[in-house]
Amino acid sequence: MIPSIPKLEDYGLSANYGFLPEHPPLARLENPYYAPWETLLENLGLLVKTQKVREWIDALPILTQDGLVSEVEQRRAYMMLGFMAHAYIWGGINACERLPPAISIPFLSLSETLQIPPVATYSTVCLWNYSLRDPSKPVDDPENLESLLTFTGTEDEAWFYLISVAIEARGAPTIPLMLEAMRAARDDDMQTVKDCLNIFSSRIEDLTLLLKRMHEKCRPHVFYFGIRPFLAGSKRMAEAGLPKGVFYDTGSDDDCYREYSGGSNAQSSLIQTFDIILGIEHYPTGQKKDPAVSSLEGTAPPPKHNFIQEMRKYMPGPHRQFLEHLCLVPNIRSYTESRRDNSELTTAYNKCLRALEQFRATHKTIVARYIIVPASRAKQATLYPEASKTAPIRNIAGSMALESESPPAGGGRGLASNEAARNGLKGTGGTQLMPFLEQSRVETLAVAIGDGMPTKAESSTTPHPPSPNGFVKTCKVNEFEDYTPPAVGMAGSWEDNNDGGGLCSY
Ligand code: HEM
Ligand SMILES: N[C@@H](CC(=O)c1ccccc1NC=O)C(=O)O
Repeated sequence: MIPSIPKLEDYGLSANYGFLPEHPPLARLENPYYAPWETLLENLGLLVKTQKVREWIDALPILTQDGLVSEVEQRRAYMMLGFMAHAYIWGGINACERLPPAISIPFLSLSETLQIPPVATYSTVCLWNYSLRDPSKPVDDPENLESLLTFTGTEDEAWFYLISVAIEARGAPTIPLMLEAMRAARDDDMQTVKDCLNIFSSRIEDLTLLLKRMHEKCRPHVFYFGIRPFLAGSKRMAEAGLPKGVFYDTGSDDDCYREYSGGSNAQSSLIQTFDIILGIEHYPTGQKKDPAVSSLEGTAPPPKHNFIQEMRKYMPGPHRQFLEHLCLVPNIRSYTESRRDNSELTTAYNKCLRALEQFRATHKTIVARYIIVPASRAKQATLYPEASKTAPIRNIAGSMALESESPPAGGGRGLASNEAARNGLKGTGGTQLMPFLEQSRVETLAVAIGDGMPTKAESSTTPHPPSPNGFVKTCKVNEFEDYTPPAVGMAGSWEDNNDGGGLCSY
């Protein structure tokens, strides 16, 4: 029997907001029992900057989740604990490998309740961490959003998270749209499939436009030295100071070191939904699809245990289960393949692949600018300190490089430390980032059908209907064709955003 198409409501998903909650997240736990957490978090930026955060957390009472009466409150508590945990681990000169019982006890139990690991995930910093400036205005406008919590209190950090929130909101209507396409494919209603694909490709182009707005309010050196170190996890983080991971101290004999990946947008269910619907397959980095092992025609490929699949473990349980269900349904690629003689259909399908590939190419350019360039500058400054034009500021944990564009003295901490950079730049998820991202981009085009692949120039689109959450725009991705990062000094040439893993090889 062909598996049913998943219903959004069975997985707590919203037709308008997708993986974002139906209503903006709770901004505060009103029960006074949780006041010690709320008070600490109101002052998080200052506590981190003055290196007092561990002291304050050590003085917290041990609270349990028993006073949380709804899932909305549980999510708020989970994200508060994620911020406190990472501020505790990374908020000093050196990483701290033990989390005290006041964090570990409620964090471990909430993680079980919400079926999501006890670490700062994409849900912590993005999905469950925003409010609307004007509730009557749309969620897909980052100017209308605010982050509830940040480590640094900077606009850069909020903007970094809010671009993702806006992307989730603007991408959300494509989920019911493409479920409809899957239904139409089942009925061999080709016109509907084509119509859906045409809207889908222009929507993906909208997301690329939003991604390109990252630079408006998030400065690369602030991100790399000031924000990113707090997002790191405990897996493969030996060079950053956590050789065994993190010890979650609950006072029990069963306590142990645990290793988790840090927050990453790879934990966003939205982009993974796109991959599944379009039949895009990801393989472990450095590995290509084995032609001898062909996946069953018409069904999703067997799990390849690439980092992208691994990241599903870091999604809220119902979101992960939605993806698992979606994988069982015949995807749009298998339908297009079965009707490959229809060039309108293959063109519409390939256009979606091109749009998603362009999204990933833009993303690579951003990663080069926000990670590779600052890392390279820090390394240069350490090797040739006298050649550095401006005097580097002191390496004050938590406020590093927020005031100066110069790398902090001695590089930075944690993920921004020279030690970490020397052993190969890693994503907060622990990936060897550029080869991984390049492969992911290439895999997006690899499933194209026939020779109808539009060139980059042909892939810009015409106006499309307004979204239910307010965004009306004529999209033309290529109007940003000259989108290149600003001058980067000693970092070499970044103009070609498709230049692959070579960026990493210094
Ligand atoms: C300054 C901004 C950003 C930086 C520096 C950045 C960096 C990275 C890095 C290093 C990875 C590799 C995985 C890891 O180890 O974590 C990654 C993966 C990923 N990022 Fe970003 N990212 C940024 C913004 C975004 C935004 C706004 C999105 C919006 C959707 C996004 C989407 C993704 C996706 C989907 C992946 C998984 C790989 C893929 O599917 O191709 N990133 N990112
Ligand atoms: N993987 C990225 C971090 C990252 O993209 C991220 C981390 C936590 C929450 C959201 C993220 N992405 C964009 O908003 C890095 O290595 O810097």
